[in-house]
Amino acid sequence: MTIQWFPGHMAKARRQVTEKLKLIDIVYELVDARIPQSSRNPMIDEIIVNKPRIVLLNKTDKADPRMTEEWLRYYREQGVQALAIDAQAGKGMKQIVSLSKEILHEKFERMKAKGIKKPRAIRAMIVGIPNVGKSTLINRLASKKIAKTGDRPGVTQAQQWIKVGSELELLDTPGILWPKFEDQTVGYKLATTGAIKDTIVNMQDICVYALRFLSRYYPVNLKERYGLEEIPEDIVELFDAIAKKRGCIMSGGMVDYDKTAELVLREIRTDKLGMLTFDDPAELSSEE
Ligand SMILES: Nc1nc2c(ncn2[C@@H]2O[C@H](COP(=O)(O)OP(=O)(O)OP(=O)(O)O)[C@@H](O)[C@H]2O)c(=O)[nH]1
Repeated sequence: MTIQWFPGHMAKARRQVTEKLKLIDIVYELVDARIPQSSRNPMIDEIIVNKPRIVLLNKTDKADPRMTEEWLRYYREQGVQALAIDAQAGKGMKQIVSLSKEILHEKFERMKAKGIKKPRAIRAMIVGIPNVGKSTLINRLASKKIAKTGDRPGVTQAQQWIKVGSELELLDTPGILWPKFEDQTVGYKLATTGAIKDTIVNMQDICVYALRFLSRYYPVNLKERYGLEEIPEDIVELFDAIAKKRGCIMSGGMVDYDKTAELVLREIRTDKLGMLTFDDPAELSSEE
């Protein structure tokens, strides 16, 4: 599956998630901690109705810790339940179970009051855009390898309940939702972090976006990585400076912009420029 959504695909994805909602008590909305807003489905509030939800900021090992704190504060202020996790390393797994129990405590107490002596386990499902770490989280919570994972977007395929201890059951098929494509900046952020396949985006355009962003918000990381004394304001000059430092020069001495873009994006995705976050909760109020 490539990350290319057409109205028909979106309607189908929505229908599938809506169907599964009937089976569960709580939704785990998985987002990428580097782009918590851009990696959300734009219609999530309309799709997940009348179900408690926890926003899980995943891949926190790759995100700017200061910004992750800002995001958690933002969610708290909005009255949204949120946790910072690292599904790959298994960090934050216990909190997911304990917060779910806390949120569903009243519902399960009501079940007990109705005479159900031994209430069933909490039933949960994971939803999120492609490549956000849904399968990795399922495997972590299950503490054994079940779902297929991959470093390419679009690996999740095939429904069963997976036991997470005695108190939680997870649907083995996550709900795949679409990101907000029509917004160009969102597209750039998704591409920068590797959520969109490189074959469907222009690497140079993405890199221009990423370098401008880093120049503004993470200048020290940029200078240190590429040995720059100053960051040229002109984006072509910046490309040239990085290309020269890294030998991305074609025969004849011309700068190889494709190779430079590829190198910079690969280094951003593999954390060579440090822990970076591209969405800022402070910008949300001005966008809305
Ligand atoms: N660094 C880091 N990588 C992670 C984390 N969680 C998942 N990944 C990686 O992200 C990539 C995508 O993970 P998957 O679990 O396949 O993502 P998915 O959401 O199931 O993807 P689809 O099948 O495309 O819907 C894999 O390379 C994982 O190893 C995390 O917390 N930290």
